[in-house]
Amino acid sequence: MRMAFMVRTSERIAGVTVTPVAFRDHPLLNTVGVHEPYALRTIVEITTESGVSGVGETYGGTVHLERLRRTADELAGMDVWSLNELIARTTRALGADTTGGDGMSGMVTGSSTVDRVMSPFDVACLDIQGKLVGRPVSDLLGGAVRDSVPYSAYLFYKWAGHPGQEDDDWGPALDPAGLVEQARRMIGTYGFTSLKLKGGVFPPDEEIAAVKALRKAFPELPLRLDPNAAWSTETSLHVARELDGVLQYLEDPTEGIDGMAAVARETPTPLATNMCVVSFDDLAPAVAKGAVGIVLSDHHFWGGLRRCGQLAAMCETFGLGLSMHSNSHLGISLAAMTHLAAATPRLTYACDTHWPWKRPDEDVVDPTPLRFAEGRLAVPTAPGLGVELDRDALARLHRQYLDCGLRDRDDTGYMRRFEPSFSTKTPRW
Ligand SMILES: O=C([O-])C(=O)C[C@H](O)[C@@H](O)C(=O)[O-]
Ligand SMILES: [Mg+2]
Repeated sequence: MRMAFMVRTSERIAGVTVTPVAFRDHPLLNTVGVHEPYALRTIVEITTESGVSGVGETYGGTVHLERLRRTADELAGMDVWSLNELIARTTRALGADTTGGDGMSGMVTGSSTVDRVMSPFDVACLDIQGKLVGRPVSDLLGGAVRDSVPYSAYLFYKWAGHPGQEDDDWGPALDPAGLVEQARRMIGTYGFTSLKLKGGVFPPDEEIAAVKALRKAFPELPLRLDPNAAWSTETSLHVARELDGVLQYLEDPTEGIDGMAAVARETPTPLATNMCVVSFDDLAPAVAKGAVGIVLSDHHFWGGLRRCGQLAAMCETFGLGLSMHSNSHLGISLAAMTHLAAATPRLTYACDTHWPWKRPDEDVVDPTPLRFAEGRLAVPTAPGLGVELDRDALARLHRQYLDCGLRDRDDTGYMRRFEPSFSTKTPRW
């Protein structure tokens, strides 16, 4: 019997639009300062010659935006099925321009520029591929191994509101009681079953007290603390000792692979990172030195969804755990993160997400498919990412970008407007 195979013709890129947007953010504190009133993102939309379109989302700083535009020009005519070519075209577009512009306020500085720039295009091509074959992106990544993805509550110390503005509806969280209240609201709204506290804001003993208060209030929930490398080796070990048996993992207590290795040698608490292992080049030295137990992947700086699959394979090879990092983001990123997490067997920790800090009425997609239940997000099953670009909303958030005046994330500069002597020396404690 003869079998008939249908050979699919190529699907070439006809156009790419790159649109910077801004959405309102809360005054969330971290070790380098405080979030400004708006978070910046860039939305890319790829359209093929046959009129199918797909979307991706990434950082919004000026250097990155200019690189995205340059790369977008280079993509005309590329087949959306040729993702290996995306690396070559991005590399060509960037030329020697490969340093700086990470857009993360100095907290993740060593990631690969090519990986960061190609990521939203990789996501948009996968969105198109999924639409073409009528399958969700998770299927293109090997198939979902879970129907829903667990996320953790991302707790922040915060001011009551942006200075000069009314208090926001979250109110202040500047002590253990405030954080417990914040956690209660997040759990009440989303059902999260693990908690992460962004630390590095107050002296370590205050943050230890906060974690202990969270442990007392939520005895069953895994807890994580992330000071973004604000501590010396000694301080990190002091915190690890005080919280021995309390933390699921301690995230980036101190700076660099050598610093993390020095801490890891002396504590049984697992160490996680999204700061000292941020690119493929970091893996070999981190493994050789035993610096980390868990890598927090992030498709925005690891080169997109397929490259994160490669990272997962390496973590498996070297016995490292895998979790997921998040910055402030919109619904396209949440959908992409969810497909990736669903299709990554090794990703067994609840993922980070800033989602609760975004106002529900601000997004570039209809967030209906992105509903949390019991701290989990059901993996979208519609073709592609499963979210559709709302062009009116995109125009509104682009207008907000033009009007807000912010062009680069600057948590430190914003903090210094209110505390001129604010210092970012490392280690801070
Ligand atoms: O896990 C992390 O290190 C982060 O999420 C970094 C972010 O930049 C976070 O600290 C923030 O937005 O303030
Ligand atoms: Mg972190």
